[in-house]
Amino acid sequence: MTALNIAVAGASGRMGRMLIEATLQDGTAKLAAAFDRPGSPAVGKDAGEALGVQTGVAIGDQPEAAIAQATCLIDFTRPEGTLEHLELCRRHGVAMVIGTTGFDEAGKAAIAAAAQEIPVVFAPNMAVGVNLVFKLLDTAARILNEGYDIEVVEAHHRHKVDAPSGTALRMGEVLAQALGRDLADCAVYGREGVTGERDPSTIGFATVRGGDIVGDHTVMFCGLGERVEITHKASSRMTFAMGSLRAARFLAEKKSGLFDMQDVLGLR
Ligand SMILES: NC(=O)C1=CN([C@@H]2O[C@H](COP(=O)(O)OP(=O)(O)OC[C@H]3O[C@@H](n4cnc5c(N)ncnc54)[C@H](OP(=O)(O)O)[C@@H]3O)[C@@H](O)[C@H]2O)C=CC1
Ligand SMILES: O=C(O)C1=N[C@H](C(=O)O)C[C@H](O)C1
Repeated sequence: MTALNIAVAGASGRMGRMLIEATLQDGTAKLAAAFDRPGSPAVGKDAGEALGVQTGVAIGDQPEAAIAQATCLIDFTRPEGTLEHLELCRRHGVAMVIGTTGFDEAGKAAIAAAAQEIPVVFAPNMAVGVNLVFKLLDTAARILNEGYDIEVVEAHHRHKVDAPSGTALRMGEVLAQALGRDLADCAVYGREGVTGERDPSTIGFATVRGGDIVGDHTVMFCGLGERVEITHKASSRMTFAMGSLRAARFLAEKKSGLFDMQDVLGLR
């Protein structure tokens, strides 16, 4: 089996801490390096300090040095950070699991270009259950393809900076594709004022931000006399971290290519 030497970007972030814990618990993976932004109070501390364990791996502030020690970088940071790390992974031939959301089209294109040289899993949600929901949504949209208004509602913690969530947008893409629509043409992001009646060809999005909500997504198919709702609720970030390690293991056998969790889980 190929060695799984994991580097974690954004080591002191909500997902970074969870990824370090999951890697330390995993019997087949090794924490090779962890890093944060220069000036972060976490720099210089042991990567296990927040968990009360000594790992011998200090959190660094030099992404290139960290990446050079790894076979796979797991990155849940911000688009601008992820794109810098992507270039370093390409330079060092290191695989990458990207969980960061909020990329623009140019960022997505840069990821696709790098994936011609290194293997990349890029997915807005690493939870197995959410990836099952994508399949359920495809089926539901094909069956409820007329007479049902579709609305995507997501709720996240107060610190989340992008909206709608990457997962909600992917749900929209799955729904639009199943219905033969283009999401760019039919998405409605929030409503205010005198909006007029609902256009049946649209897919609506609503965003809730508050407290410590880990991540809830509901898709409503609203017909006359009935409503179908498909909901996923994450209650721990460990589900995303475990999925990320599964993705890293999947990449260990790959030379290059752009994949998502549907590929990792064999759901294509
Ligand atoms: N795909 C999935 O399954 C999931 C995806 N996410 C996504 O992961 C991302 C991170 O979420 P979360 O952990 O909650 O966020 P946090 O803000 O808690 O953590 C982000 C980490 O990245 C660092 N960072 C920020 N900007 C940069 C940069 N430009 N370069 C390098 N590092 C940077 C932060 O450092 P500092 O503190 O110094 O700013 C911090 O350590 C988000 O995009 C979120 O949507 C989250 C959960 C699941
Ligand atoms: O920022 C988060 O926390 C999450 N972000 C992801 C997204 O934008 O879809 C996934 C998850 O819901 C948590």
